[in-house]
Amino acid sequence: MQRSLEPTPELEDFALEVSDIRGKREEGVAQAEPSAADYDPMFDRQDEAKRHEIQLEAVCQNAELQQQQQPPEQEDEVDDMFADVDDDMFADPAPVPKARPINGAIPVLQKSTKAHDDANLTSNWDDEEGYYRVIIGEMLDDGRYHIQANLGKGMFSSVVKAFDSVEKRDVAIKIIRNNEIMYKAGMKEMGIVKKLNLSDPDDKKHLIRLLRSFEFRGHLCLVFEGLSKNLREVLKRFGRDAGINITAIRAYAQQIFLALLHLRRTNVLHADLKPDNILVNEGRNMLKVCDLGSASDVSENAITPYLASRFYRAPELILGLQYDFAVDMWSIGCTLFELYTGRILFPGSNNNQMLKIIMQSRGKIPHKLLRKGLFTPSHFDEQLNFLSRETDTLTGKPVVKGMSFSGRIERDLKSRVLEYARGEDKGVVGAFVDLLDKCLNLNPEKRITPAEALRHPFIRGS
Ligand SMILES: Nc1ncnc2c1ncn2[C@@H]1O[C@H](COP(=O)(O)OP(=O)(O)OP(=O)(O)O)[C@@H](O)[C@H]1O
Repeated sequence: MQRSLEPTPELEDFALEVSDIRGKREEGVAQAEPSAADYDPMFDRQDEAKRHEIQLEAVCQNAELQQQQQPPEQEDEVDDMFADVDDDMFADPAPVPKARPINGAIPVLQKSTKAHDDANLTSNWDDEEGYYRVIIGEMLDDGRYHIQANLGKGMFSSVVKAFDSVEKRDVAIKIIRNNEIMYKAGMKEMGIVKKLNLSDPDDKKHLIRLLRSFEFRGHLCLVFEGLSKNLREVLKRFGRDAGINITAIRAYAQQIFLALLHLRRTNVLHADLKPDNILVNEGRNMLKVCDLGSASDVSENAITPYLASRFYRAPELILGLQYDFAVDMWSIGCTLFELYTGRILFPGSNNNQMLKIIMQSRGKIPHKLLRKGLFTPSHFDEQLNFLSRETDTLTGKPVVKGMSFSGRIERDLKSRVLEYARGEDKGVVGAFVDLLDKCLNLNPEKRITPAEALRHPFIRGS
Protein backbone atom coordinates (compact mmCIF):
# COMPACT_ATOMS: atom_id res chain seq x y z
CA MET A 1 0.00 0.00 0.00
CA GLN A 2 1.46 3.36 -1.01
CA ARG A 3 1.45 6.15 1.49
CA SER A 4 2.04 9.69 0.42
CA LEU A 5 3.80 12.23 2.61
CA GLU A 6 3.41 15.56 0.90
CA PRO A 7 6.13 18.11 1.49
CA THR A 8 4.77 21.04 3.47
CA PRO A 9 5.53 24.55 2.22
CA GLU A 10 7.86 25.21 5.12
CA LEU A 11 9.85 22.07 4.39
CA GLU A 12 10.14 23.00 0.76
CA ASP A 13 11.21 26.50 1.63
CA PHE A 14 14.70 26.59 0.26
CA ALA A 15 15.42 29.87 2.04
CA LEU A 16 15.21 28.15 5.39
CA GLU A 17 17.44 25.25 4.51
CA VAL A 18 20.92 25.40 5.84
CA SER A 19 23.78 25.69 3.43
CA ASP A 20 25.41 22.32 3.56
CA ILE A 21 29.04 22.85 3.04
CA ARG A 22 30.68 24.68 5.89
CA GLY A 23 30.53 28.38 5.20
CA LYS A 24 30.14 27.94 1.46
CA ARG A 25 26.98 29.07 -0.26
CA GLU A 26 25.89 26.80 -3.04
CA GLU A 27 24.64 28.87 -5.93
CA GLY A 28 24.28 26.14 -8.53
CA VAL A 29 27.26 24.78 -10.33
CA ALA A 30 28.69 28.12 -11.35
CA GLN A 31 30.55 27.98 -8.06
CA ALA A 32 33.42 25.55 -7.51
CA GLU A 33 32.07 22.21 -6.40
CA PRO A 34 32.31 21.74 -2.67
CA SER A 35 34.85 19.33 -1.35
CA ALA A 36 33.49 16.00 -0.21
CA ALA A 37 35.99 16.02 2.62
CA ASP A 38 34.49 19.21 4.04
CA TYR A 39 30.96 17.88 4.13
CA ASP A 40 29.68 17.11 7.60
CA PRO A 41 26.45 15.11 7.43
CA MET A 42 25.32 16.38 10.83
CA PHE A 43 25.56 19.93 9.52
CA ASP A 44 22.68 19.12 7.25
CA ARG A 45 20.36 18.80 10.21
CA GLN A 46 17.10 20.23 8.99
CA ASP A 47 16.80 17.92 6.02
CA GLU A 48 18.14 15.03 8.06
CA ALA A 49 15.67 15.67 10.86
CA LYS A 50 12.76 15.70 8.41
CA ARG A 51 14.02 12.57 6.75
CA HIS A 52 14.28 10.74 10.02
CA GLU A 53 10.91 12.02 11.22
CA ILE A 54 9.25 10.54 8.13
CA GLN A 55 11.22 7.36 8.46
CA LEU A 56 10.29 7.00 12.11
CA GLU A 57 6.67 7.66 11.33
CA ALA A 58 6.81 4.76 8.91
CA VAL A 59 8.43 2.63 11.59
CA CYS A 60 5.65 3.46 14.05
CA GLN A 61 2.99 2.57 11.54
CA ASN A 62 4.66 -0.75 11.06
CA ALA A 63 5.68 -1.37 14.64
CA GLU A 64 5.07 -5.10 14.60
CA LEU A 65 8.43 -6.35 13.51
CA GLN A 66 7.97 -9.17 11.09
CA GLN A 67 10.22 -12.16 11.42
CA GLN A 68 11.32 -12.13 7.83
CA GLN A 69 11.72 -15.42 6.04
CA GLN A 70 15.14 -16.14 4.78
CA PRO A 71 14.95 -16.20 0.98
CA PRO A 72 16.44 -19.21 -0.76
CA GLU A 73 20.06 -18.60 -1.57
CA GLN A 74 20.38 -17.86 -5.25
CA GLU A 75 23.85 -17.89 -6.61
CA ASP A 76 24.94 -16.86 -10.06
CA GLU A 77 28.21 -16.29 -11.75
CA VAL A 78 28.74 -12.79 -10.42
CA ASP A 79 28.88 -14.00 -6.82
CA ASP A 80 32.15 -15.78 -7.13
CA MET A 81 33.78 -13.46 -9.61
CA PHE A 82 35.01 -11.16 -6.88
CA ALA A 83 35.28 -13.45 -3.90
CA ASP A 84 38.81 -12.27 -3.19
CA VAL A 85 39.88 -8.71 -3.66
CA ASP A 86 43.34 -8.04 -4.87
CA ASP A 87 44.76 -5.92 -2.09
CA ASP A 88 48.05 -5.03 -3.76
CA MET A 89 46.81 -1.61 -4.73
CA PHE A 90 46.28 -0.59 -1.12
CA ALA A 91 49.21 0.49 0.95
CA ASP A 92 49.92 -1.20 4.26
CA PRO A 93 47.35 -3.98 4.12
CA ALA A 94 46.25 -5.44 7.43
CA PRO A 95 44.42 -8.68 8.14
CA VAL A 96 40.69 -8.51 7.58
CA PRO A 97 38.82 -8.97 10.86
CA LYS A 98 36.72 -12.08 10.57
CA ALA A 99 33.16 -11.62 11.65
CA ARG A 100 31.57 -14.22 13.86
CA PRO A 101 28.74 -16.04 12.08
CA ILE A 102 25.41 -15.38 13.69
CA ASN A 103 23.91 -18.84 13.29
CA GLY A 104 20.45 -17.40 13.67
CA ALA A 105 21.04 -16.68 17.34
CA ILE A 106 21.14 -12.94 17.92
CA PRO A 107 19.68 -12.50 21.38
CA VAL A 108 16.60 -10.38 21.02
CA LEU A 109 15.92 -7.91 23.80
CA GLN A 110 13.12 -8.34 26.17
CA LYS A 111 10.81 -5.34 26.47
CA SER A 112 12.80 -2.46 27.78
CA THR A 113 13.27 -1.07 31.24
CA LYS A 114 11.14 1.29 33.25
CA ALA A 115 13.23 4.26 32.09
CA HIS A 116 12.47 3.35 28.52
CA ASP A 117 8.75 2.90 29.18
CA ASP A 118 8.36 6.24 30.85
CA ALA A 119 8.98 8.97 28.33
CA ASN A 120 8.91 11.62 31.05
CA LEU A 121 11.53 10.02 33.17
CA THR A 122 14.87 11.59 32.49
CA SER A 123 18.13 10.37 33.85
CA ASN A 124 21.60 11.76 34.19
CA TRP A 125 22.83 9.01 31.92
CA ASP A 126 21.26 10.74 28.94
CA ASP A 127 21.49 14.20 27.44
CA GLU A 128 18.35 16.21 26.71
CA GLU A 129 18.02 14.57 23.29
CA GLY A 130 18.13 11.05 24.69
CA TYR A 131 21.70 10.27 23.62
CA TYR A 132 23.63 8.25 26.16
CA ARG A 133 26.39 10.38 27.68
CA VAL A 134 29.32 8.23 26.67
CA ILE A 135 32.26 8.01 29.07
CA ILE A 136 35.47 6.71 27.57
CA GLY A 137 36.76 3.85 29.70
CA GLU A 138 33.30 2.86 30.91
CA MET A 139 32.22 -0.80 30.88
CA LEU A 140 28.92 -1.86 29.28
CA ASP A 141 26.86 -5.04 29.62
CA ASP A 142 28.12 -6.29 32.99
CA GLY A 143 31.72 -5.48 32.25
CA ARG A 144 31.86 -7.23 28.89
CA TYR A 145 32.57 -4.18 26.70
CA HIS A 146 35.21 -1.58 27.47
CA ILE A 147 34.48 1.72 25.68
CA GLN A 148 37.57 3.07 23.95
CA ALA A 149 36.47 5.91 21.68
CA ASN A 150 33.57 7.71 20.07
CA LEU A 151 33.14 6.70 16.43
CA GLY A 152 30.23 8.82 15.32
CA LYS A 153 26.93 10.37 16.21
CA GLY A 154 23.86 10.28 14.00
CA MET A 155 20.17 11.07 14.35
CA PHE A 156 19.49 7.64 15.83
CA SER A 157 22.43 6.86 17.96
CA SER A 158 25.93 7.42 19.12
CA VAL A 159 28.43 4.82 18.00
CA VAL A 160 31.40 3.84 20.17
CA LYS A 161 34.43 1.68 19.68
CA ALA A 162 34.74 -0.94 22.42
CA PHE A 163 36.79 -3.99 23.28
CA ASP A 164 34.81 -7.18 23.78
CA SER A 165 36.48 -9.03 26.66
CA VAL A 166 34.62 -12.27 25.85
CA GLU A 167 35.38 -12.50 22.13
CA LYS A 168 38.67 -10.60 22.55
CA ARG A 169 38.02 -8.30 19.62
CA ASP A 170 37.16 -4.71 18.79
CA VAL A 171 33.51 -4.01 18.19
CA ALA A 172 31.38 -0.97 17.38
CA ILE A 173 28.36 -0.46 19.62
CA LYS A 174 25.49 1.59 18.30
CA ILE A 175 23.80 3.02 21.40
CA ILE A 176 20.32 3.93 20.24
CA ARG A 177 18.79 7.14 21.65
CA ASN A 178 16.51 6.56 24.59
CA ASN A 179 12.97 7.03 23.37
CA GLU A 180 10.32 4.69 22.18
CA ILE A 181 10.38 5.68 18.52
CA MET A 182 14.14 5.34 18.26
CA TYR A 183 13.89 2.01 20.08
CA LYS A 184 11.44 0.74 17.47
CA ALA A 185 13.63 2.07 14.67
CA GLY A 186 16.61 0.29 16.25
CA MET A 187 14.62 -2.94 16.45
CA LYS A 188 13.71 -2.57 12.79
CA GLU A 189 17.35 -2.00 11.83
CA MET A 190 18.30 -5.05 13.89
CA GLY A 191 15.70 -7.20 12.09
CA ILE A 192 16.94 -6.12 8.68
CA VAL A 193 20.64 -6.63 9.42
CA LYS A 194 19.85 -9.99 10.94
CA LYS A 195 18.00 -11.03 7.79
CA LEU A 196 20.88 -9.84 5.59
CA ASN A 197 23.46 -11.66 7.75
CA LEU A 198 21.51 -14.90 7.93
CA SER A 199 21.31 -15.06 4.15
CA ASP A 200 25.07 -14.50 3.94
CA PRO A 201 26.43 -17.20 6.26
CA ASP A 202 29.96 -17.00 4.86
CA ASP A 203 30.19 -13.23 5.23
CA LYS A 204 31.00 -12.63 1.57
CA LYS A 205 28.47 -9.95 0.70
CA HIS A 206 30.06 -6.85 2.20
CA LEU A 207 27.26 -6.02 4.61
CA ILE A 208 28.11 -5.13 8.20
CA ARG A 209 27.73 -8.02 10.70
CA LEU A 210 25.55 -7.64 13.74
CA LEU A 211 27.07 -9.71 16.52
CA ARG A 212 24.47 -9.33 19.26
CA SER A 213 22.38 -6.81 21.13
CA PHE A 214 21.75 -5.91 24.74
CA GLU A 215 20.09 -3.24 26.76
CA PHE A 216 21.91 -0.77 28.93
CA ARG A 217 20.28 1.90 31.08
CA GLY A 218 17.23 1.98 28.83
CA HIS A 219 19.22 2.10 25.60
CA LEU A 220 19.05 -0.55 22.94
CA CYS A 221 22.66 -1.34 22.06
CA LEU A 222 23.54 -3.05 18.79
CA VAL A 223 26.97 -4.67 18.71
CA PHE A 224 28.56 -4.70 15.25
CA GLU A 225 31.92 -5.97 14.07
CA GLY A 226 34.38 -3.12 14.41
CA LEU A 227 35.73 -1.59 11.23
CA SER A 228 38.15 1.25 10.83
CA LYS A 229 36.92 4.30 8.89
CA ASN A 230 34.06 5.32 6.70
CA LEU A 231 34.78 6.35 3.11
CA ARG A 232 34.32 10.06 3.88
CA GLU A 233 37.08 9.76 6.46
CA VAL A 234 39.21 7.87 3.91
CA LEU A 235 38.67 10.71 1.43
CA LYS A 236 39.59 13.28 4.06
CA ARG A 237 42.71 11.48 5.09
CA PHE A 238 44.03 10.07 1.82
CA GLY A 239 42.31 11.92 -0.99
CA ARG A 240 41.84 15.45 0.20
CA ASP A 241 40.77 17.63 -2.73
CA ALA A 242 42.00 15.01 -5.14
CA GLY A 243 39.97 11.87 -4.63
CA ILE A 244 41.38 8.39 -4.41
CA ASN A 245 43.19 6.22 -6.90
CA ILE A 246 41.07 4.67 -9.65
CA THR A 247 42.36 1.14 -9.03
CA ALA A 248 41.22 1.36 -5.41
CA ILE A 249 37.88 2.74 -6.61
CA ARG A 250 37.44 -0.25 -8.88
CA ALA A 251 38.04 -2.64 -5.96
CA TYR A 252 35.64 -0.67 -3.74
CA ALA A 253 33.02 -0.54 -6.49
CA GLN A 254 33.16 -4.33 -6.96
CA GLN A 255 32.50 -4.85 -3.27
CA ILE A 256 29.74 -2.25 -3.16
CA PHE A 257 27.96 -3.87 -6.12
CA LEU A 258 28.19 -7.27 -4.43
CA ALA A 259 26.52 -5.70 -1.38
CA LEU A 260 23.83 -4.15 -3.61
CA LEU A 261 23.23 -7.49 -5.31
CA HIS A 262 22.73 -9.08 -1.91
CA LEU A 263 20.36 -6.31 -0.80
CA ARG A 264 18.34 -6.77 -3.97
CA ARG A 265 18.11 -10.52 -3.57
CA THR A 266 16.99 -10.06 0.00
CA ASN A 267 14.40 -7.48 -1.12
CA VAL A 268 15.96 -4.73 0.97
CA LEU A 269 16.37 -1.10 -0.08
CA HIS A 270 19.23 0.55 1.79
CA ALA A 271 17.98 4.05 1.03
CA ASP A 272 20.90 5.91 2.62
CA LEU A 273 24.00 4.97 0.69
CA LYS A 274 26.76 7.57 0.81
CA PRO A 275 30.46 7.58 1.73
CA ASP A 276 29.61 7.93 5.45
CA ASN A 277 27.76 4.61 5.43
CA ILE A 278 30.49 2.52 3.82
CA LEU A 279 33.20 1.33 6.18
CA VAL A 280 36.66 -0.02 5.42
CA ASN A 281 38.98 -2.23 7.44
CA GLU A 282 42.39 -1.15 8.74
CA GLY A 283 44.13 -2.12 5.53
CA ARG A 284 41.50 -0.26 3.47
CA ASN A 285 41.31 -3.26 1.15
CA MET A 286 37.89 -4.49 2.26
CA LEU A 287 34.68 -2.57 2.77
CA LYS A 288 31.24 -3.13 4.20
CA VAL A 289 28.00 -1.28 3.81
CA CYS A 290 26.62 -0.17 7.18
CA ASP A 291 23.76 1.85 8.70
CA LEU A 292 20.62 -0.01 7.74
CA GLY A 293 18.67 2.53 9.79
CA SER A 294 16.78 3.80 6.72
CA ALA A 295 16.44 0.41 5.09
CA SER A 296 13.13 -1.26 4.42
CA ASP A 297 11.58 -4.06 2.46
CA VAL A 298 11.14 -2.94 -1.14
CA SER A 299 7.37 -3.42 -0.81
CA GLU A 300 7.22 -0.73 1.90
CA ASN A 301 8.10 2.08 -0.51
CA ALA A 302 6.08 4.97 0.87
CA ILE A 303 6.36 8.00 -1.41
CA THR A 304 8.38 10.67 0.36
CA PRO A 305 10.67 13.36 -1.05
CA TYR A 306 13.04 13.02 1.90
CA LEU A 307 14.21 9.44 1.62
CA ALA A 308 18.01 9.13 1.34
CA SER A 309 20.48 11.92 2.11
CA ARG A 310 19.85 14.85 -0.19
CA PHE A 311 23.05 14.88 -2.29
CA TYR A 312 22.60 11.16 -2.96
CA ARG A 313 18.83 11.31 -3.55
CA ALA A 314 17.58 9.94 -6.86
CA PRO A 315 15.35 12.20 -8.99
CA GLU A 316 12.43 9.77 -8.80
CA LEU A 317 12.37 10.27 -5.00
CA ILE A 318 12.33 14.05 -5.33
CA LEU A 319 9.57 13.88 -7.92
CA GLY A 320 7.39 11.46 -5.94
CA LEU A 321 7.48 8.56 -8.38
CA GLN A 322 7.25 4.89 -7.53
CA TYR A 323 10.74 3.71 -6.68
CA ASP A 324 12.75 0.58 -6.10
CA PHE A 325 16.35 -0.68 -5.89
CA ALA A 326 17.43 1.81 -8.56
CA VAL A 327 17.54 4.56 -5.89
CA ASP A 328 20.51 2.79 -4.28
CA MET A 329 22.29 2.60 -7.62
CA TRP A 330 21.87 6.36 -8.10
CA SER A 331 23.39 6.97 -4.65
CA ILE A 332 26.35 4.78 -5.55
CA GLY A 333 26.88 6.67 -8.81
CA CYS A 334 27.13 9.88 -6.75
CA THR A 335 29.42 8.16 -4.24
CA LEU A 336 31.83 6.78 -6.88
CA PHE A 337 32.11 10.21 -8.54
CA GLU A 338 32.92 11.68 -5.14
CA LEU A 339 35.56 9.06 -4.41
CA TYR A 340 37.34 9.80 -7.70
CA THR A 341 37.11 13.59 -7.69
CA GLY A 342 36.86 14.45 -3.99
CA ARG A 343 33.88 16.63 -4.97
CA ILE A 344 30.19 16.26 -4.29
CA LEU A 345 28.44 15.57 -7.59
CA PHE A 346 25.05 17.17 -6.94
CA PRO A 347 25.33 19.59 -3.98
CA GLY A 348 21.79 21.00 -4.12
CA SER A 349 20.71 23.12 -1.17
CA ASN A 350 17.19 21.69 -1.34
CA ASN A 351 15.19 19.29 -3.49
CA ASN A 352 14.34 21.96 -6.06
CA GLN A 353 17.99 22.91 -6.52
CA MET A 354 18.93 19.24 -6.61
CA LEU A 355 16.74 18.85 -9.70
CA LYS A 356 18.34 21.91 -11.28
CA ILE A 357 21.89 20.67 -10.73
CA ILE A 358 21.00 17.15 -11.83
CA MET A 359 19.44 18.41 -15.09
CA GLN A 360 22.38 20.76 -15.76
CA SER A 361 24.59 17.71 -15.77
CA ARG A 362 22.29 14.91 -16.96
CA GLY A 363 19.79 16.71 -19.20
CA LYS A 364 16.07 17.27 -18.92
CA ILE A 365 14.12 14.63 -17.05
CA PRO A 366 11.87 12.88 -19.60
CA HIS A 367 8.33 14.27 -19.65
CA LYS A 368 6.95 10.75 -19.38
CA LEU A 369 8.49 10.51 -15.91
CA LEU A 370 7.57 14.04 -14.90
CA ARG A 371 3.92 13.45 -15.69
CA LYS A 372 3.80 10.59 -13.17
CA GLY A 373 5.46 12.45 -10.29
CA LEU A 374 3.31 13.33 -7.27
CA PHE A 375 5.57 16.29 -6.50
CA THR A 376 6.20 17.42 -10.09
CA PRO A 377 3.91 20.47 -9.66
CA SER A 378 6.22 21.78 -6.90
CA HIS A 379 9.09 21.99 -9.40
CA PHE A 380 7.63 22.31 -12.92
CA ASP A 381 4.92 24.41 -14.56
CA GLU A 382 2.10 22.96 -16.64
CA GLN A 383 4.26 22.90 -19.78
CA LEU A 384 6.83 21.00 -17.72
CA ASN A 385 9.32 23.86 -17.73
CA PHE A 386 11.47 23.76 -14.62
CA LEU A 387 10.75 26.36 -11.92
CA SER A 388 14.00 27.16 -10.19
CA ARG A 389 13.29 28.56 -6.73
CA GLU A 390 16.22 30.73 -5.80
CA THR A 391 17.11 33.67 -3.60
CA ASP A 392 17.68 36.99 -5.31
CA THR A 393 21.27 37.92 -4.57
CA LEU A 394 20.44 41.64 -4.26
CA THR A 395 17.16 41.65 -2.37
CA GLY A 396 17.56 38.35 -0.53
CA LYS A 397 13.96 37.58 -1.50
CA PRO A 398 12.73 34.34 -3.06
CA VAL A 399 12.44 34.39 -6.87
CA VAL A 400 11.19 31.77 -9.29
CA LYS A 401 13.02 31.40 -12.60
CA GLY A 402 11.51 29.36 -15.43
CA MET A 403 14.02 27.13 -17.25
CA SER A 404 13.36 24.81 -20.18
CA PHE A 405 16.58 22.71 -20.23
CA SER A 406 15.64 21.47 -23.70
CA GLY A 407 18.72 20.05 -25.41
CA ARG A 408 21.05 21.86 -23.01
CA ILE A 409 23.67 20.15 -20.91
CA GLU A 410 25.95 22.62 -19.22
CA ARG A 411 28.47 20.40 -17.50
CA ASP A 412 28.29 16.84 -18.62
CA LEU A 413 29.51 14.03 -16.45
CA LYS A 414 32.43 13.11 -18.71
CA SER A 415 33.98 16.57 -18.69
CA ARG A 416 33.49 16.84 -14.95
CA VAL A 417 35.29 13.54 -14.38
CA LEU A 418 38.06 14.44 -16.85
CA GLU A 419 38.75 17.67 -14.95
CA TYR A 420 40.07 15.46 -12.17
CA ALA A 421 41.87 12.83 -14.27
CA ARG A 422 45.41 12.29 -13.05
CA GLY A 423 47.08 10.75 -16.05
CA GLU A 424 45.50 7.32 -15.67
CA ASP A 425 44.93 5.07 -18.66
CA LYS A 426 42.32 6.80 -20.84
CA GLY A 427 40.49 3.54 -21.44
CA VAL A 428 40.07 2.96 -17.71
CA VAL A 429 38.80 6.49 -17.09
CA GLY A 430 36.47 6.16 -20.10
CA ALA A 431 35.07 2.91 -18.70
CA PHE A 432 34.61 4.58 -15.31
CA VAL A 433 32.67 7.45 -16.92
CA ASP A 434 30.51 4.93 -18.78
CA LEU A 435 29.70 3.11 -15.54
CA LEU A 436 28.80 6.38 -13.80
CA ASP A 437 26.64 7.33 -16.76
CA LYS A 438 24.72 4.07 -16.39
CA CYS A 439 24.36 4.41 -12.59
CA LEU A 440 23.03 7.93 -13.09
CA ASN A 441 20.47 7.27 -15.79
CA LEU A 442 17.57 9.66 -15.13
CA ASN A 443 15.15 6.87 -15.91
CA PRO A 444 15.23 4.38 -13.01
CA GLU A 445 13.98 1.59 -15.25
CA LYS A 446 17.00 2.00 -17.51
CA ARG A 447 19.54 2.41 -14.71
CA ILE A 448 22.16 -0.33 -14.48
CA THR A 449 21.49 -3.16 -11.99
CA PRO A 450 24.11 -4.52 -9.56
CA ALA A 451 24.50 -7.74 -11.59
CA GLU A 452 25.05 -5.73 -14.78
CA ALA A 453 27.46 -3.40 -12.99
CA LEU A 454 29.54 -6.37 -11.86
CA ARG A 455 29.92 -7.35 -15.52
CA HIS A 456 30.77 -3.83 -16.64
CA PRO A 457 34.23 -3.41 -18.30
CA PHE A 458 35.36 -0.95 -15.61
CA ILE A 459 34.73 -3.54 -12.92
CA ARG A 460 35.97 -6.54 -14.90
CA GLY A 461 39.02 -4.63 -16.04
CA SER A 462 38.48 -5.68 -19.68
N1 LIG B 1 30.82 -1.16 12.71
C1 LIG B 1 31.42 0.03 12.74
N2 LIG B 1 32.76 0.13 12.80
C2 LIG B 1 33.36 1.35 12.81
N3 LIG B 1 32.71 2.52 12.75
C3 LIG B 1 31.37 2.48 12.70
C4 LIG B 1 30.65 1.25 12.69
N4 LIG B 1 29.34 1.53 12.61
C5 LIG B 1 29.24 2.86 12.56
N5 LIG B 1 30.45 3.46 12.62
C6 LIG B 1 30.73 4.91 12.58
O1 LIG B 1 29.65 5.61 13.17
C7 LIG B 1 29.04 6.47 12.20
C8 LIG B 1 27.54 6.51 12.48
O2 LIG B 1 26.99 5.22 12.32
P1 LIG B 1 25.52 5.00 11.76
O3 LIG B 1 25.41 5.71 10.45
O4 LIG B 1 25.22 3.54 11.75
O5 LIG B 1 24.68 5.75 12.89
P2 LIG B 1 23.29 6.55 12.76
O6 LIG B 1 22.92 7.00 14.13
O7 LIG B 1 22.31 5.68 12.03
O8 LIG B 1 23.71 7.77 11.85
P3 LIG B 1 22.79 8.60 10.82
O9 LIG B 1 21.78 9.35 11.58
O10 LIG B 1 23.83 9.51 10.17
O11 LIG B 1 22.20 7.63 9.84
C9 LIG B 1 29.44 5.89 10.83
O12 LIG B 1 29.47 6.86 9.80
C10 LIG B 1 30.83 5.35 11.11
O13 LIG B 1 31.78 6.38 10.98
